Amino acid sequence: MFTRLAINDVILVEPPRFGDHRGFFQETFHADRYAEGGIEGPFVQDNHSLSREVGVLRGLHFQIDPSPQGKLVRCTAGRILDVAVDIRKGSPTFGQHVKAELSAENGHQLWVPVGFAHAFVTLEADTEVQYKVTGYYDPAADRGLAWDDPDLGIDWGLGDRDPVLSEKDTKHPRLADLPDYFSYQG
Ligand SMILES: Cc1cn([C@H]2C[C@H](O)[C@@H](COP(=O)(O)OP(=O)(O)O[C@H]3O[C@@H](C)C(=O)[C@@H](O)[C@H]3O)O2)c(=O)[nH]c1=O
Repeated sequence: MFTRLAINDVILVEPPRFGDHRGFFQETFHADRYAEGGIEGPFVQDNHSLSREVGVLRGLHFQIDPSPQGKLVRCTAGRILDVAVDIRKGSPTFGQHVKAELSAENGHQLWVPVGFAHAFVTLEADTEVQYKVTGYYDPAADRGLAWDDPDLGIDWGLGDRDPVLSEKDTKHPRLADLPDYFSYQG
């Protein structure tokens, strides 16, 4: 159920679903079991966003001290490509990223720890994303990283099409210009 990805602090969660003639039942969070799986709360805020179009790209986002956030992300309508970029100074995988496809259909979740920039792009219209976070929203601590920084080399699967972005997400710095916000703990 918990799979560490190529950057092994990022964890893909595949919670079991119990299907019957009515539909399915699934536990989407269980404090003890998730802690055993390597996902450390406590979570203090739940978020929910709707993106109308295919190709809406939100990110790359993170919060710095004193309000860093680990994020447990899932998709409850439609489908996303979810991306986590390691921005921990001194990390052997600094600047590298991992991706996972999360959908209402597969019910998978991605654990994005503190020290990672996070973003997703929608692969279907009317996509809803819900995520738990370990720190409160703090606009003063809110930071971003350029989604199209060539040093990151992220293939968003957009082909020739331009993503739909917020104004804020057109202005983030590149990795090379980011201060050392996080250090690798080993
Ligand atoms: C993130 C957030 C935003 N807001 C407000 C601020 C603004 O008016 C409006 C939209 O905010 P944003 O444009 O930052 O929303 P969005 O671009 O969806 O930001 C989110 O992107 C994904 C990828 C993440 O990882 C999240 O942590 C968060 O940064 O919602 C809150 O009130 N609480 C929150 O926790």
